[in-house]
Amino acid sequence: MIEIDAVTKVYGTQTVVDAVSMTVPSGTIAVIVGTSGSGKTTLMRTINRLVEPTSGAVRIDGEDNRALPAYELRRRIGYAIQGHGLFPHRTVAQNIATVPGLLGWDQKRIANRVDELLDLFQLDPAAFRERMPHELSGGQQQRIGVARALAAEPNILLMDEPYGALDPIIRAKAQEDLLAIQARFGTTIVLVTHDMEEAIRLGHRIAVMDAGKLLQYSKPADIIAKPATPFVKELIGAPERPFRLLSLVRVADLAEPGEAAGAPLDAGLSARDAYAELLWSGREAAPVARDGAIVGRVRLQGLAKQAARPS
Ligand SMILES: Nc1ncnc2c1ncn2[C@@H]1O[C@H](COP(=O)(O)OP(=O)(O)OP(=O)(O)O)[C@@H](O)[C@H]1O
Repeated sequence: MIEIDAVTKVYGTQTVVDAVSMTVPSGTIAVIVGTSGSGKTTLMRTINRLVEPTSGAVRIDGEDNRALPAYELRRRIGYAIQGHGLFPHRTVAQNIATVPGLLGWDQKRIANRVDELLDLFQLDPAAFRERMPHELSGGQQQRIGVARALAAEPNILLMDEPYGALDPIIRAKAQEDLLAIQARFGTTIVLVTHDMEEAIRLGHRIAVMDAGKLLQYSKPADIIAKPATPFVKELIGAPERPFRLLSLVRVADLAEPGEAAGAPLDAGLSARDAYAELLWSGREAAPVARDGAIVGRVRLQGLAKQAARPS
């Protein structure tokens, strides 16, 4: 658990983070969103002490994060940034091995961990281990950046606009991968983005910042349905609200008994994508399939109900 307790950061005369308090429960993803310059990165960096607060405190599992030397704290907290920050003159394996090496892991354990992470990110270890960063695509570099952040099995992972530079298809894949990794390892993740779509897709909770202040910190459904201020409402984009609600649920959650004609929709598809598919194919309903077997159907009407403002 990460507890940010009344954290303020002042640079000169500017209060960049203004008395922010929020708690990130263990094993959940908190996404910090807001306009440029609202203090998102500064706030996140107080967790691993790349920024020292002017006042307030950060506790990790109940312990003040100043109890450890900063370098030791940072080895325990994964950190992935936009542009991935890979060391250009080190191989993929050496990049991933950075923190395990600092922690004194033996060579065999490090080599096993490197291969395990490459496998996890669907990069063939034999083909990628010895490559240099410039021999990778942007999406591959990004995956290595996250693999490096996860190398020493941290309980906490901080991510600063990790997908900002990726094209929409690779970005969606990277987001799916992150959710799978988070579910597998139970990592507590804090992610900064300016993209509300990404926040809703990834966050168990969303923190909205403006001018250093935390305006709202709630579950995505509450941010959408009950924005705390006009600014939060604007950031969500009022016309997008029904579709954002749909993107929070999967077809599996809405499947009902019954039959329907045409190509089935996968149970893991978001309700938003299912809605688009039904509109596009001009159908009132579609079968729902899980692992190739039909498990029911989903109807346009049911999806529309899901998109309505919660009472
Ligand atoms: N080391 C520093 N010294 C002085 N001012 C700083 C420093 N770091 C950040 N700032 C200022 O603090 C404000 C918040 O910066 P921060 O990077 O936290 O915002 P952000 O919300 O992450 O923005 P972006 O989305 O553009 O990255 C900005 O006005 C920035 O210029």
